[in-house]
Amino acid sequence: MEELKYLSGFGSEFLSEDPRRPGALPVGQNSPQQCPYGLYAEQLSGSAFTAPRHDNKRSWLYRIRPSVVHKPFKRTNIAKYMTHKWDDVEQDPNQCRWLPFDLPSAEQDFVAGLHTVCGAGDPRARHGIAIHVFLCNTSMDKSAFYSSDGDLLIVPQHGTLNITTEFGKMVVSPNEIAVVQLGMRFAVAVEGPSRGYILEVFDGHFKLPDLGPIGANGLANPRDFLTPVAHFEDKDIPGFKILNKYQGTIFEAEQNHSPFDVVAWHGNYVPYKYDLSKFMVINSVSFDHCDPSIFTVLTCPSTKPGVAIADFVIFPPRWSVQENTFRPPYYHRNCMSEFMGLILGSYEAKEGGFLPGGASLHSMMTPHGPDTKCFETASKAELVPQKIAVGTQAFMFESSLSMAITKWGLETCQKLDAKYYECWQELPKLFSDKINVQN
Ligand SMILES: O=C(O)Cc1cc(O)ccc1O
Ligand SMILES: [Fe+2]
Repeated sequence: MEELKYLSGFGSEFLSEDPRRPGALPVGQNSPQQCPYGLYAEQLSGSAFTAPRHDNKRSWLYRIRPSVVHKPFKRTNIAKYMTHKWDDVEQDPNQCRWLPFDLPSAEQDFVAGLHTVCGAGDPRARHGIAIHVFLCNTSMDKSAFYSSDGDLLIVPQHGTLNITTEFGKMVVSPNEIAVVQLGMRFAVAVEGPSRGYILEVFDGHFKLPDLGPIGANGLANPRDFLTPVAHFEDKDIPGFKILNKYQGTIFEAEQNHSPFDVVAWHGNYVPYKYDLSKFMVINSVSFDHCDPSIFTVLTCPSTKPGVAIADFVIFPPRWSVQENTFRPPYYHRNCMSEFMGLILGSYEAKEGGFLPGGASLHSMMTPHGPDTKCFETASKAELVPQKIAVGTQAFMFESSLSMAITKWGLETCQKLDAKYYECWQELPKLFSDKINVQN
């Protein structure tokens, strides 16, 4: 397969022309009376026209036909487990853990394979999130998808995704992520059974976290974000379907041509991918366990300073060197909701039960932390420098919203582990009248 080219940078102003039509980008203006090669100019706005300059996002696409050339949208039943109905089942605050979600046995593509696990809020109010898993085994055929509800942060766990977008193509494998922002059309081709997680945010776009005293470099570095280069297909395809997730339902509209007909584009509103192994890890080199915010790859901020609608956090391979410290995650209760997934290997706080392709949810203020075995081992371990999480990648979608689990997540998927709570029940009472109990 051809090696794809990408543009490197985060939030940059990019420009890209398919080399088969040099000069396709108008020079010095966006809307000439006639565009080169008879192309149509179309602006894709990802922010209000009047958003302040540092938040203003838009791209100009020069395409064979404008996107408006389609028949009316009709409601569909595609993706019958994709939902924003948060009140379908009664909620409770229990710790939840799901065994790996089943790959489909019948043919299912990426859109049909969207299953919502949990979420909160409402795309109409442009406030909230939805967490989906995708479970598929066939490529999208004669169809393209876009969400009018939110930006999609896609985390493949099993199988490589070949994503064709209006901006060009990207290949995204497990331990990489892709972000396809509000309104961007894309199609997913798979190479076999494929599974992964999606964080959809209704409020706004993902940003790199501020680095504060860390300085100018570190965590996810801007140059490691890769955006596709322009690539067009000039194809008449009768019955091509544009699938639109709109207010939580999937609509379809027919058109007779490929929407991947953008010959050139420029702008700062683009899809991108990122290889999680490029993350520069910062941590304590003296004592104590840092909060996991040090592992934030991307954040979708709320309007409250420092509070995220959702953070995407990873737990990468790293050295653990803290002295006189209980090194695994601490026991805690959090005013944020923590949804976790596992891409590869195992997670230090729970070596058993939390498996690749599965998930956990620790809801707002619900206590959680290391299981009994982890506590017993780590509270007695010799504190030599240790490379931890080798060959693993756990991640967390952490949200300031209190989430509801869907009926599919609670019942239909049949993956909820009713015995999860048992992993903490054997934690011993160690209280004593001696000050040093354990050694
Ligand atoms: O609950 C979890 O496993 C995630 C997590 C990890 C960590 O190192 C500290 C806090 C936290 O919520
Ligand atoms: Fe936690």
